[in-house]
Amino acid sequence: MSTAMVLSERIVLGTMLRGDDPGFTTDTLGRLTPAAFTVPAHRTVFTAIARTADTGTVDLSTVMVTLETTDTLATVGGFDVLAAAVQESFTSTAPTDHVARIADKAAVDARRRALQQAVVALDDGQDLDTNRAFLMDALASTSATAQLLPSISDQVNEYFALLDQRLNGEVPAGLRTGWSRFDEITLGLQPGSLVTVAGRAGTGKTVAMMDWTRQACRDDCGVLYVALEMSAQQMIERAISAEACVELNKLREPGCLDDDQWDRVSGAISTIAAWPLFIDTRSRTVADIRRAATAAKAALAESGRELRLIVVDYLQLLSSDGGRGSMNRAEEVGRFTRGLKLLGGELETVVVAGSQFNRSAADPNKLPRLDELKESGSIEEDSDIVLALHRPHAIDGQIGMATADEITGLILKNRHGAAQAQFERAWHGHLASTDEPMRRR
Ligand SMILES: Nc1ncnc2c1ncn2[C@@H]1O[C@H](COP(=O)(O)OP(=O)(O)OP(=O)(O)O)[C@@H](O)[C@H]1O
Repeated sequence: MSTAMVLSERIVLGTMLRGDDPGFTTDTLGRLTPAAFTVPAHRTVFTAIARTADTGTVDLSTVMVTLETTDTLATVGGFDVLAAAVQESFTSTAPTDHVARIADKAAVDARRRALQQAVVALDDGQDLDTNRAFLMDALASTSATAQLLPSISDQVNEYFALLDQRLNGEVPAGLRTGWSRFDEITLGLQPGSLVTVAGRAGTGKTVAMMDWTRQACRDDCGVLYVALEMSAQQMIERAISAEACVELNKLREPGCLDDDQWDRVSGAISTIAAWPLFIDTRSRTVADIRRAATAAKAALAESGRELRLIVVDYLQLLSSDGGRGSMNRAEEVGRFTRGLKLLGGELETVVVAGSQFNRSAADPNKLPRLDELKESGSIEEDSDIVLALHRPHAIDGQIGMATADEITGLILKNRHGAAQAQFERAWHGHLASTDEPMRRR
């Protein structure tokens, strides 16, 4: 590892950490990858810069927050090392030259590896024509142009492989919510997607998200439920009521349960205790959720399961690390949605976030619209699916298009499919659940 190269890496990272030249940061993130850096700590800092850039401004303090979030600040040497890189960056008047040096070195290394692989393949008896094609592909993929621009033929081939798997039924199905009409429209929720469940206060967002959580658990899919306004005991009480079909009120008053109901409640308790579910009532920020999700993923992996769903109940109750600072509320909510979308993508998990509509925005008897989403257009932009729930009776007993025991779902946005589809569910508020419309309990 050459000292000059290590210095170039520090200057490039330091210039980005200064935060006074966002154009340089964007260009550098587009030109280099973490693997281009020779020092492991530099790779970690570069990754943290890229992650920070996805959600907002890059500078020393924001990158330090990202490193803290991923528990890697100490690994890279802490504040002193980052501040030294910033100082060192002032010694160069042409940081782009250092970027070019790092990119060239990475391209040379990649080409060397490709040549070595071709020689090994020849030694292993690969025929000359195959080896020639293999070598041409490898060399093309190490050219500077190829690093910047992905090849359409590679992408088409990747799609073809995916299509093949899909048609052969080898691709894992999307996550089922158990809401049959919704599942038919979405074909199951895909990993990495952000789904917003929006509704006016008291409409039934928690009930809906608990329905989906129960279905996921029944399908043996791991769930992290971040409850920002309810206790774990309240959540469990609702789950028991729904699973056992015993009214919530009967679980709250003495002497209300007959023998049959008591049996059902004990059965539900045993079932729920075995679910791959974590109810997190401590997280308050996206960084907290990231930590909890990483821990949940690791814990589930021990029993051979995957974290398939993170539920955030609900978005407007999240707060920012270190306060909002100079951000307005819309910018702050935008950070939450981008952070959650990013988290879902990284962990390859569905993220479902509850969100409130503005109470005053429109007539509560009418179906909600996207522009009523409270506080931020970013919810609409970042979400793959926005499902609005409508239950006119939730608000002052007003009568709308649904009857008192119905809740309407309206898909306001669907990035990968048809939107504006509408369906009804049977509403069982007393059992903290919903059901197919034909089934009444
Ligand atoms: N014991 C009960 N019996 C009947 N209905 C109930 C009972 N408890 C709650 N509900 C119904 O459930 C609704 C609340 O559902 P839920 O908590 O899912 O709404 P939400 O949209 O998440 O509310 P918020 O906006 O306050 O978070 C209440 O408006 C009420 O109609």
